[in-house]
Amino acid sequence: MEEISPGLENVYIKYTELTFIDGQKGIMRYRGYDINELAEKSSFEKVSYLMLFGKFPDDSELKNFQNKINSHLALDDYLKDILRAMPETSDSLGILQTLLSAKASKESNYKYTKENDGEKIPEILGSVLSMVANIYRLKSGNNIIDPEPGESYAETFLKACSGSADKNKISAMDSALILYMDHEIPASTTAALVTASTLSDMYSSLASAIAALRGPLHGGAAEGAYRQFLEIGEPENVNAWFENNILNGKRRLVGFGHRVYRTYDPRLKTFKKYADILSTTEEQKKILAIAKRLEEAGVKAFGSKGIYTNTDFYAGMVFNAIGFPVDMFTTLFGLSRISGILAHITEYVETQERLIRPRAIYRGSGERKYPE
Ligand SMILES: CC(=O)SCCNC(=O)CCNC(=O)[C@H](O)C(C)(C)COP(=O)(O)OP(=O)(O)OC[C@H]1O[C@@H](n2cnc3c(N)ncnc32)[C@H](O)[C@@H]1OP(=O)(O)O
Ligand SMILES: O=C([O-])CC(=O)C(=O)O
Repeated sequence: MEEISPGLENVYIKYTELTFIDGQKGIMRYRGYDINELAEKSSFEKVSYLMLFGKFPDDSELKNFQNKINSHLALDDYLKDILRAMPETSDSLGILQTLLSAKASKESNYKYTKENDGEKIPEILGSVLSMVANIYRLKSGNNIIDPEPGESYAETFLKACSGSADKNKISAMDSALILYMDHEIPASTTAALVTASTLSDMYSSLASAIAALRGPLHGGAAEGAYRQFLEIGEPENVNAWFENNILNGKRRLVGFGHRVYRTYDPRLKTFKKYADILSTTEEQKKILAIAKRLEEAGVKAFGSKGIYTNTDFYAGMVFNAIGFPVDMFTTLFGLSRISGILAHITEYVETQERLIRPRAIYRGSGERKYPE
């Protein structure tokens, strides 16, 4: 008898040389390199290059890659017009999806080839940096600008957002960009692959991915986890809140549980480190104390079921300490994830180029006569 796999659980649709995950042991590597070591020692550009082209760039390859990205920081005028036309209440991820779709509208007949991808990928990385920085600027009441290239992608981005950024914040941003860059094929990357498998263009594939990232079960969880801490309000409220809302209520603990991990998400280590370093105001220290107590309660209650803290539990605190409001968290996740998604698209199209088209088992009525 045919069977379905709800949620495509344990269904494999591609081979990959990009990201390795051992969900039992809590190990995650990009092309064989440990994720936390990359976050500590490398940069977004170097790791993006590694993911996209299979090796770390040498100095001249890196410069060339950065120059190509930087040559696409100026937003097209029609994108600036769209940005200005968006209602004030639009959420930042929705605006990013809209801008990606607008770019897609000019991409007819995109052909996936190494040469095309080699030009298109830096273009996308430059454009998306500018889109996200300008979304932030617009939402904080500032004018739209063409970002100036800095020393690194993270620095260019933070300076474009708010004019300046200290070394700790740039370093935290760079690490966050690396940690969130790829995670094999979660819902968002799968959505991008479905679109790319029809040989649609890269911007359309990215718009599909961003749409799937939005939900609270996936990319929206960093925002959900942070709002949960705000709702709890004080560290001493944690246990009662947990009992009422999670143990005896119907809610899920946001920032906990994962389709693949049965232990702690390995990315937590670095996010937790930055949450500790960057939480300096009384409010930030209070949120951190709430998070730590809540994590303890969650692990005590759910650890035996293999449900542990995931990366989104502490990521929001880091984004907030860098200077971003809650509404930007999923969009920052999106910015980080672009190069991972592009690497998967390129890998998929190069090695398989097979239309993704699953089946559904029909269980409806037999043949019926149209009512006269
Ligand atoms: C970057 C990322 O996308 S990481 C994920 C971010 N998402 C979240 O943090 C949202 C909260 N977490 C969840 O909802 C889930 O853990 C998911 C969606 C991430 C993964 O879920 P799935 O693999 O589909 O697990 P599933 O839903 O089958 O859950 C298995 C069991 O664990 C329970 N469970 C899973 N996560 C949680 C949670 N966060 N809180 C409470 N219970 C949970 C489920 O209720 C279910 O219990 P049951 O068997 O008694 O019904
Ligand atoms: O792998 C997943 O399902 C979700 C996740 O952690 C990610 O996309 O970073």
